[in-house]
Amino acid sequence: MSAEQTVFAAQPLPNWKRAVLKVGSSLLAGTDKLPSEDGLDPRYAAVLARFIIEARSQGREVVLVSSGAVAAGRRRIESTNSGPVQRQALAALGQATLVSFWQRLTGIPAAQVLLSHDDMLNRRRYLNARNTLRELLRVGALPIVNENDTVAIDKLRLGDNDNIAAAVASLVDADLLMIATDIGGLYTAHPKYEPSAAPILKVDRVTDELLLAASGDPGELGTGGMLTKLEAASKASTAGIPTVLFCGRDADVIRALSDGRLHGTLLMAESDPLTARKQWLRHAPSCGSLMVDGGAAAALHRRGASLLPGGVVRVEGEFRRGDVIEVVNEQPHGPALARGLAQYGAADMRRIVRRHSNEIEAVLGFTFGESVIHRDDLVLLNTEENA
Ligand SMILES: Nc1ncnc2c1ncn2[C@@H]1O[C@H](COP(=O)(O)OP(=O)(O)O)[C@@H](O)[C@H]1O
Ligand SMILES: N[C@@H](CCC(=O)OP(=O)(O)O)C(=O)O
Repeated sequence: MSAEQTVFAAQPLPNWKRAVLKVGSSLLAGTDKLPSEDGLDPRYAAVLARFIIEARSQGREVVLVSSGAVAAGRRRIESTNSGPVQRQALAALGQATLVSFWQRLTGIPAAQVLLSHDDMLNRRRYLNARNTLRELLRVGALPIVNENDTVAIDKLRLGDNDNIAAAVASLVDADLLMIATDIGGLYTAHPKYEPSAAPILKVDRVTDELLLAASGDPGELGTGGMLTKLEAASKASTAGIPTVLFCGRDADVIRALSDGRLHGTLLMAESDPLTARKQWLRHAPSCGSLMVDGGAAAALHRRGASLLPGGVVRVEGEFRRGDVIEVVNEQPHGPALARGLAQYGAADMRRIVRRHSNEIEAVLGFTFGESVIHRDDLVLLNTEENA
């Protein structure tokens, strides 16, 4: 038996309610031996589609990150050259096919979402993507994310959906990142070249040593290999999200997932998502501040409440909805007592200061909710909890 065929022993799958499932080209690309009409092979995808349907029937939510557009595009047009621009064109040609392929297999209304890493770095685009994905989940659609290959291009390779999947997992506050690939999980070395390579069942932290073990070439059809999967797991871990790597070609492995058993590699999260988010809030640069009265300061401290406009006495700085801002007690005017995400931009915030929450809509003509900073987006500073 070769190293690649070693079975990954079962372990419990972390509990999850909302997962990002990433499916690589290695599972979808049709081969010459088994040509398919649209260039995509439904053999493995059908089992993954059943997993999605079953998860949803258990009240769980799945965001799918699917590669395979280049493979689908290749079937539609003769393209001999395989440089980056040709691959970008093939991805554009195959993307619609890829989405309808999944829609056909799952029977769930599929929504195409194309994202680039730049989108995640731009605060407004990030929030827009987050809102759209949340709304898609709310209405019961299946969001199908792929990298926007037309505009996103690395000098060396096209696309990296492993890292996109990690970014999406934190974007939608997922509690699990699932990466289905063509191999059982992570091995101590590239199993194709190293017969003694052994399965790694659990990773507490992605170390340089592990990255080295995973730096070998990808499979025939994939792009990033294990390296980008470990990079993705490391990012998810920082955001408080565990990652599982498993073989999407093994129907038994996928069925076991539905029963809460993992045959693959589990990469642990550094902390829970809430703690990770609060850490981020504490250190992100702030764009402005809200002066609050004693009553509001006490409510934040004692009751862990959201900040309402009635307790705000003054707005300082220029910021947009979604920016990080500080909360400062007006009396005594000391260091910031909390930080959080602004529900309203500075201009709107100035108009609702001292107003009751139920007046917001009348004053602004719209509302993003009763609070100016929601308690889930707020971290208290200088408390024992944060020491
Ligand atoms: N240490 C390792 N353990 C497991 N697989 C590895 C390792 N190093 C490199 N690989 C390669 O990574 C491949 C999976 O990545 P890739 O081909 O990009 O798949 P996908 O299309 O699913 O993203 C494996 O089939 C294997 O050839
Ligand atoms: N965006 C490209 C895939 C890029 C990619 O990350 O591929 P893979 O390593 O197979 O997940 C496509 O749809 O073909």
